[in-house]
Amino acid sequence: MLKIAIVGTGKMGSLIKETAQNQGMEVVHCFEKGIDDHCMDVDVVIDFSHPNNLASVLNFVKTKKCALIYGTTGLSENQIDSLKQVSDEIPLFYSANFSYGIAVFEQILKQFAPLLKNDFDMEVQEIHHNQKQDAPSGTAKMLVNALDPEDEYTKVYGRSGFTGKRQHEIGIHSLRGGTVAGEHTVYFFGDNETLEIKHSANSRQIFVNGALKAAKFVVNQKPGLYSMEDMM
Ligand SMILES: NC(=O)C1=CN([C@@H]2O[C@H](COP(=O)(O)OP(=O)(O)OC[C@H]3O[C@@H](n4cnc5c(N)ncnc54)[C@H](OP(=O)(O)O)[C@@H]3O)[C@@H](O)[C@H]2O)C=CC1
Ligand SMILES: O=C(O)C1=N[C@H](C(=O)O)C[C@H](O)C1
Repeated sequence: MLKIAIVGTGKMGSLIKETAQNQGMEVVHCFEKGIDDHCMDVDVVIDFSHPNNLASVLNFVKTKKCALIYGTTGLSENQIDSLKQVSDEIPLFYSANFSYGIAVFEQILKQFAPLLKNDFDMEVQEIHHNQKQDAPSGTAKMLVNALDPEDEYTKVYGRSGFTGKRQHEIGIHSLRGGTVAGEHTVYFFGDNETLEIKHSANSRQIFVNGALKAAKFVVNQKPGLYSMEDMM
């Protein structure tokens, strides 16, 4: 039986706990803020909380040599670097969006944006509930990187190294209101024509299902950095 520890007891953390238990996983502990119990026996830590908890989570997974599913957004560049470094020591599964639809969206953009980027202006819009703490969303930054790997967000989200100093050229527009679970739209504005691709999350369950699938996947992997692409 997979033993998991959850960091974050909010909207995501509580749904992960409920779903994991329904799927027969053992939820060893749920931490509201950081991990302070180094005596736990755990296979995977799942963090959907706040960037302030990162240091204690990294300290824990390095000590225990257990896998980490990391979904918290709003990290600084230094925090992202230190998160990625831990993948030298443990299996790390990191994504700003654990839904299957956004994983496919990302692949569509990587394939088709090169056909559009010279003649079309590209803009990203994201809409989220009024409780969301960070803006722009982690997903919006990830989609910008898929549109243009040389955009400044590559430095943060790209898989390969960043060397250039280009200005950020793709606009990201953030709206906050009500209970929207997450909407991302990419617009391609051309001369007298507009193409748009949109993903709507109707429930947080899609992120939770993706994160738990990732937990089952990553626990059997060697140390390294894994993403939704590896699971498709
Ligand atoms: N990758 C993905 O697919 C997804 C990622 N997310 C991300 O997951 C994270 C959590 O989202 P959600 O569950 O909706 O958020 P909630 O606000 O519902 O829960 C956040 C959790 O983090 C804790 N927390 C809040 N502020 C701090 C702080 N300053 N220091 C330490 N802990 C803190 C909260 O504790 P308390 O309640 O006591 O403040 C709570 O346990 C966000 O970064 C969000 O963007 C969300 C959905 C999908
Ligand atoms: O905070 C949220 O709710 C979400 N956050 C993630 C993000 O910042 O991209 C993923 C999803 O859109 C929901």
